[in-house]
Amino acid sequence: GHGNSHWSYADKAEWASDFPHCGGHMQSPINIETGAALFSPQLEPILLPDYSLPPREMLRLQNNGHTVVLDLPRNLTLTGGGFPQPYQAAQLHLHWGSALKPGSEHTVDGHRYAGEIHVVYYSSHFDTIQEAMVEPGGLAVLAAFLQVGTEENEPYQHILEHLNDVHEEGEETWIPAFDVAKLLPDDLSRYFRYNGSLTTPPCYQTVNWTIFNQTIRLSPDQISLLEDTLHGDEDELIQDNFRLPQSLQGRSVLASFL
Ligand SMILES: NS(=O)(=O)c1c(F)c(F)c(SCCc2ccc(C(=O)O)cc2)c(F)c1NC1CCCCCCC1
Ligand SMILES: [Zn+2]
Repeated sequence: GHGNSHWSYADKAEWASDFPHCGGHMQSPINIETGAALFSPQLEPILLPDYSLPPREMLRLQNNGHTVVLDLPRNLTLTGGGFPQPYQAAQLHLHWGSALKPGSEHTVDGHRYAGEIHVVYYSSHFDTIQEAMVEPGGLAVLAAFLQVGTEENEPYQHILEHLNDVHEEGEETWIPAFDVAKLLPDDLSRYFRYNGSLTTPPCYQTVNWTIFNQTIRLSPDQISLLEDTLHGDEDELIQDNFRLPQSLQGRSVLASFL
């Protein structure tokens, strides 16, 4: 049942028995086969208007035992992107691997990236994410891949420099607000699009996924900080917090570019 049966990435084979949607036919993540993606000209650029926030505004950063979550102000809006209506921001979180192996959730032509950021929104048709997350199209997640580069990524430091303050499960801290759009790629016009689910129990099949073609580069130290700081259950390091690719089961992946 929802919530009362604790889950972990170690027992992802059991998710479907405790959370029925996890055994559904529109699950996420998926492997994106670029050669099979259908070009769709109606997929216009994603628009993230007015994301600069005053630094006196504080945002809550928390370690929920599975990832690090930054709560976002509801008035940050997602429009464009061929969406039928605007979406309101809820939270962002990250997925990563370990020093031994990468940890993105989606893969591209079988390639797994070092990590993945998810910015979670809910349809403006609803007042709360709880109402939205059980309705098809109720959620939209913007995803981008994290790669190891050479330079330090300054926008990501706004989060990474506070990871130590939330290294234990359940800990939270407040960080000065910043322009979270800077955590996403510059090019918001080239992306893949498909209908899927939350990649964690309860796996509701209500997510409109957007995966940007352009990747984000973090320095090796930044990736290591992400992989080696946060602890979850039984004080174990949170690593490899990604679900394996799920079958498309007849779904098409669209592309906003040729
Ligand atoms: N990739 S994803 O978007 O499916 C996703 C994950 F993969 C995630 F792993 C997570 S964190 C694990 C799920 C969870 C745990 C605790 C709480 C809480 O204390 O409120 C909330 C959620 C996580 F939070 C999310 N996103 C959440 C899914 C939970 C329900 C809706 C809330 C926003 C989206
Ligand atoms: Zn996620």
